[in-house]
Amino acid sequence: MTAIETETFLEYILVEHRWIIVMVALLPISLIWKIWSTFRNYVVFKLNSAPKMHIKKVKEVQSQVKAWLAGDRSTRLCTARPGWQAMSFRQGIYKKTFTNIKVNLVDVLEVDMENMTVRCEPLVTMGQLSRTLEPLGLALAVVPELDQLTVGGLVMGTGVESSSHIYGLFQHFCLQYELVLADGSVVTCSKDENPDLFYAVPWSYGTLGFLTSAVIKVVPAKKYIRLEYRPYNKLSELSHHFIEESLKDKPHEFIEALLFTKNSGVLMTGNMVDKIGDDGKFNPIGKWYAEWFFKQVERHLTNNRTAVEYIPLRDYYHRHTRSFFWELQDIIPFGNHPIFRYLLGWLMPPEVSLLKLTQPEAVTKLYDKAHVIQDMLVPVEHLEKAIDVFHDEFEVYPIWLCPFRVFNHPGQLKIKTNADSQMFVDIGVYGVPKAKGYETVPSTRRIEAFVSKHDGFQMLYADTYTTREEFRAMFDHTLYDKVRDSLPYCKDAFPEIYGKVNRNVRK
Ligand SMILES: Cc1cc2nc3c(=O)[nH]c(=O)nc-3n(C[C@H](O)[C@H](O)[C@H](O)COP(=O)(O)OP(=O)(O)OC[C@H]3O[C@@H](n4cnc5c(N)ncnc54)[C@H](O)[C@@H]3O)c2cc1C
Ligand SMILES: NC(=O)C1=CN([C@@H]2O[C@H](COP(=O)(O)OP(=O)(O)OC[C@H]3O[C@@H](n4cnc5c(N)ncnc54)[C@H](OP(=O)(O)O)[C@@H]3O)[C@@H](O)[C@H]2O)C=CC1
Ligand SMILES: CC(C)=CCC[C@@H](C)[C@H]1CC[C@@]2(C)C3=C(CC[C@]12C)[C@@]1(C)CC[C@H](O)C(C)(C)[C@@H]1CC3
Repeated sequence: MTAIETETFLEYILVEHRWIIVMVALLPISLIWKIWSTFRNYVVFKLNSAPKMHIKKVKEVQSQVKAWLAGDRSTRLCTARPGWQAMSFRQGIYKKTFTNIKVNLVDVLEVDMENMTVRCEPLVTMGQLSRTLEPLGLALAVVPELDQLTVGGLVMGTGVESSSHIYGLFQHFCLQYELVLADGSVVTCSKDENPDLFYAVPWSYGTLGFLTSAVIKVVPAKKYIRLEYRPYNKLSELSHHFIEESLKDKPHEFIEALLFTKNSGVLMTGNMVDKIGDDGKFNPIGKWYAEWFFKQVERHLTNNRTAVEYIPLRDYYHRHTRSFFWELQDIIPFGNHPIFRYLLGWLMPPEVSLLKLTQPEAVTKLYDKAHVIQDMLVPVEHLEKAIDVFHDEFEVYPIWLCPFRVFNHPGQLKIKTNADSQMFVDIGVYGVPKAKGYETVPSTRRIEAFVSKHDGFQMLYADTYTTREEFRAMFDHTLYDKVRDSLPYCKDAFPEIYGKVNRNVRK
């Protein structure tokens, strides 16, 4: 074999049979990595961690910003967290050219049982937080499902889950932020103190300052979720019941739906309970041998009857983690086979950071060309129409549907109504498009235009192909521009949001 033939063969294996690499190399390395990172995290945690040290650690962030201020300011600033560690889909090339500010703040600072709040540093992960809160009988009002998501990323970006129809997005149950600004000062903001800054921070993607802590609302938690599965074979019916459940005065605590074809899907409604009732079976979906959750949901569609299950709380919160929704089936096609699950299920899922770190160029190109990862947020009344358009442009199933409330607050997410809030639906499309004539950029641009026209928004952890003007029409920049104008050195230190999330910058 010549060198070129070997390279082509390797590329073929990497692209067509990624599972071989994942099985032979990544899963064992993931295991070693998990052991190592648990140890490393423990050491880093012990060295860096002490809630009392918070002020000192914030001063370290300040001194890095002040050092930049004292220099020629020819570069801009971003956090030093490498792209491969982050959950955002693309690695921003700006990490290589901007001055990287280390924000090594990893602690849960305080749980206030009286005011039902928790104060966290930005690198606290959802896994760490749910583990801290569970023994206290508490949970975040909304728990974004992937463990590695951080408070910093969710505040500066956004977070949504199946209780968001009650509590809203991550920004809506954060009560206070502490930030280091471009002039090196520390400020706190809330709805009563520096309100302009407070409302401009969410969706600002680190372009106003560095978050050093956030006060977040918590709610009482119970041991199990009683989950009811309701299958439908007509989109109009599913859509009708989904909207009806979301808009109820006293809705279920959790609402989510999975569409398996354009006309069939399962609506799931859940509530926290302390005891397992006798109207359904106990299903610990988090066990290593358990079938992937979306496959279990699909079976309720095949059975075509309503069913009830009792699921341990943490298993429910992480129900989509073990299969990365349904993304893992493209990487390990037999990952849900019973033999695999019983023998090796405990190794799953492979570490996202390792997958990202070892992703060959050929796979990146394949994902660019023939894979959709998008969450589009549209007012819930347009659900049926949106599914029609998504079907024509992408034809990717399953589709994730999750209702969420947007409160009428100032900021980038401006709703076009005078009411207190408006109900939206997150339409999550992850997979290989089967629609005829699919082409990544034109098809996604048509979807973006549909979303904009219907007063919706695009989640920005994935790619946006909008122009700057279209982006500014989707996200209201009035308050954001005002805040950037008023903060000293802000425009020198940080690009605009578009400059960070736009496809060409985030290559
Ligand atoms: C710098 C740093 C230092 C840290 N130091 C510490 C420390 O010293 N002590 C500490 O306690 N934490 C620490 N943490 C937090 C901790 O390492 C992370 O929270 C951890 O990576 C994830 O915790 P986990 O609860 O998901 O772990 P696990 O429960 O072991 O989860 C492992 C995997 O299984 C999945 N999973 C878990 N439960 C379920 C379920 N029920 N159903 C389906 N899937 C499930 C998860 O998604 C995850 O992929 C630190 C974090 C950082 C960033
Ligand atoms: N269920 C859900 O809601 C899900 C949400 N997501 C998305 O994933 C992203 C979160 O992933 P995660 O890995 O936690 O975050 P990332 O590291 O991807 O960070 C996301 C953005 O937040 C900025 N940021 C993070 N921490 C700070 C800080 N302390 N100060 C200033 N800016 C900061 C980053 O800036 P910089 O570029 O400078 O590093 C970056 O622009 C969010 O965009 C979220 O919407 C993904 C999956 C599911
Ligand atoms: C709002 C909600 C619920 C969003 C869910 C988004 C998930 C489906 C996304 C977040 C991270 C994500 C982009 C990821 C991937 C799939 C889709 C994920 C899991 C994968 C695993 C696809 C395969 C890729 O080679 C690679 C490993 C880089 C990524 C990693 C991140």
